[in-house]
Order: sequence, then C-alpha cells, then structure tokens
Amino acid sequence: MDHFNYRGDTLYAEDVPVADIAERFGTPCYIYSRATLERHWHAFDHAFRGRPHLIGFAVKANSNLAVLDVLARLGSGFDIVSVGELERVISAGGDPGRIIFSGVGKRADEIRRALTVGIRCFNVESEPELERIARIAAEAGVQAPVSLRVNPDVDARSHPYISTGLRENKFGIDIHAAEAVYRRAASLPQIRVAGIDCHIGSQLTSLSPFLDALERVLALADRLHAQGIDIGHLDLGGGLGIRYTTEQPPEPADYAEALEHRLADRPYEIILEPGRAIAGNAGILLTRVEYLKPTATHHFAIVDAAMNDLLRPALYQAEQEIVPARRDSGGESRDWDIVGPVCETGDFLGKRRRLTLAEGDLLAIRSSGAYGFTMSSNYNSRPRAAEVMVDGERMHLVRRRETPRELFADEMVLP
Ligand SMILES: Cc1ncc(COP(=O)(O)O)c(C=O)c1O
Ligand SMILES: N[C@@H](CCCC[NH3+])C(=O)O
Repeated sequence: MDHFNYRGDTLYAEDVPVADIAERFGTPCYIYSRATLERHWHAFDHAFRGRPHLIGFAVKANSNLAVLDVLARLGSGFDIVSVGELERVISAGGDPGRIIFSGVGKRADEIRRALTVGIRCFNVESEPELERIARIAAEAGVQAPVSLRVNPDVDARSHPYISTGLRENKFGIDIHAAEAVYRRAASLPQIRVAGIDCHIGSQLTSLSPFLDALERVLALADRLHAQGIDIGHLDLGGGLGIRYTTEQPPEPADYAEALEHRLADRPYEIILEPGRAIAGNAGILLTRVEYLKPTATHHFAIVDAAMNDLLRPALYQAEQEIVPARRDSGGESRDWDIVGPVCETGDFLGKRRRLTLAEGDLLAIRSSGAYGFTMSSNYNSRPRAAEVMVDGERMHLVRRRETPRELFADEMVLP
C-alpha cells in the first residue's frame, strides 16, 4: 500500500498532483510520501508490540535527512554501515542509543566515533574486527556492546535467491565458528556480549528462509547459554520484500506472527533492520519524456532520468512499474523501451512497457524509495536529482538538484 494513486486520470502523491511537483522543482525528481513511510514503520512496530523490540531502519535504503527525521520522530532505531550514515542519523535527530552498526569493513575512526556517541550495538562480522573494537574501546576507557553477525548458511537450493546468508558470501561469521568467537568476546573486559545478529538477504518474498535462519540462531543461543554466555537480543536483520510488480511478500504482521510462533516464551528482545519494506514503496522517481525515437526494431522513449539516478534496472535487471502522470495524454500506444541519456547500452529504466506516450509526458517509476537516490551517481557529470517529500497537501524540497558546476567545485588542476 502506498500513497501514490490516481484520482481520475491524474497521478497524485498523497494530495498533490505529481505534475505540480515537476512544474515547481523540475525533473528528474524523487518524491517521497511521509504518510507511507510512517505507515510502514508503524506496521513493523505494531507487529512486535508483544515483546521488547527495536525497529532499526536500514539507512542505506534511503538516507535523506527528511526521511530519517520522519522516522526518528516516531522513535525509530537505525541500522548503519558507515560513519557517513552515523553522522546523518545524528544530524536528523536520531537517538545514538538506537543505532546498530553493521558492515564487514568498519575502519578504526568509524569505530571510535560510534563509541564516542554511544551506539546501541556493533554487529561484528569477523574476529579481527572484534579485536579491533576491543582495542579501541580500551583506549577510550569504555565497554563496547556487540553482537556477532553469524552466517547461518541457509540452504541455497531451497532458496536460491538469497545471497548474503550463504557460507561462500563475505558476510558474517560462520555459525559453526561463532561459539569460539563468542567465548573470546566474553573473555574481553572491553566487550559486552549483547546479542546475536544475522541478515540473510534482501527482497525475500517468503518466510521460510527467515524461519530457517531463526532456528539456527536459536540453537546457537542455547549452546551459548550452556556455556554461561547469555544474550539479550536477537537481531534478525532486514530483508522483507516488497511488491514491485506481481510479488506477494508477507506483511510485517505475518512475519512477526511466524517469528513469535518459533520464539514462544523465550524472552529475547527482537531487533530488525528493514530498509526496503519501509522506504521502497514510499517513493517514486518522476521523469519527463525528452524524445520518442522509433527504430527498425524498438520504440525508444528517451527520458531525462537515467541509470545514474536509478541503478536497479541496469544493475539487477530489476523491474519496477512505470506509469504516466496523466493517463489521457493522447500519444502513441506502443511497447516502449524507457531509456535515459547516459552513454551505456545498459542505461534503461524499463523494457517493452505498454504505454501511451507523447514528447513532454511525465512518467513515474514506482517503488523507487529504497536503493534509488542512495545508489545514484554523477556518471556522465549528471547532477543528482532533486528530492521532494509530500506531506498531505504540502510539498517540501528536501534536497535540491545539484548544479553542473558544483560537481567539480572541489577539483584542482596542477600548479
Ligand atoms: C546488514 C543489513 N541489514 C539490513 C539490510 C536492509 O535490507 P532490506 O532493505 O532488504 O530490508 C541490509 C541490506 O540487505 C543489510 O545488508
Ligand atoms: N541495493 C539492492 C539491495 C542490496 C541490499 C543491501 N544489503 C537493491 O536495490 O535491491
């Protein structure tokens, strides 16, 4: 469910026609819906109301300050993977005590800064990282709260699309090696063992892989308990999928119910790190048709957004719905390839989409609120798009479009 719907033939973002946003702020332009963000966050929070929990939005999905601020005001936690994301969360008013620090390559300066602001927990992905955190905590005279991110090696044959929770992936600590690392962690005075973490992949549309992973994590918790190591929380990562086209992912309530069934009366606090499920369908990318270009084999609609604005189609052959801002534009109805101006054959946003198009039409690429702007670049010296947040009848510019000259303002030539 989102707040980008047609009234008659006109596409609205909440109560604002998207064409008004294009008129005011230009294209390409990301548009986010505050109401959708809030609804999705509340769906998670409400689903786990029966036990202590922390919903930690994965900042990599959408790190715009206005988005983080909206979530911070709800009391959200945040899952970060760099000091850059840490500074954003703090700047947006997020509570450092609700920040979880994930990622395989934490630098010493990043660890130091996280200890200084007092984050909730480090998700440790290797033994050398544990030793580094202990050393830096000792220098700072503090104790570092940690979970080990375990790699549960969820069976690839039954769930072939999962790519982070397999033994051959770079992520996490092999679940069979984790016990020894936990014993080491428990022996270090600068380390406080807080929980167990796992994250098995993204855009999961069925619950069974999550439940397989939970089963293995619970078995580990039991083995640790037998050795006198008791943990307070289970962090089950992010990964719940969304509907891009025809997928039918479980709702947060279904997810919570299935987890609760397995957890029964175990008292663990549950931490989750959803990114896509909160932000994905809370955003669209608005773009304008520059040219219609029929060739011998294809009908190309060349639009002003490109792979540098939205990388997912080029990188993953991801399919996202593309819809017109007005359904009655009176152009040509054909199967169009929606492509951008970047000099790469892989620069497409959608292929063979049945649309009625004329030059100058506005198109919305749906489900662009997660891994959209955050994965954008300046390739071809293209300024990154503006970002707008809609709140009821109001539209707010939350990041202005870059200017071509500021892209090279920090560059220097030889003396
Ligand atoms: C450690 C970690 N946590 C959370 C997420 C967020 O995932 P998603 O956006 O699929 O919920 C990711 C990305 O897959 C991740 O790597
Ligand atoms: N960026 C990816 C997901 C990666 C998740 C990050 N761990 C996407 O757009 O689908």
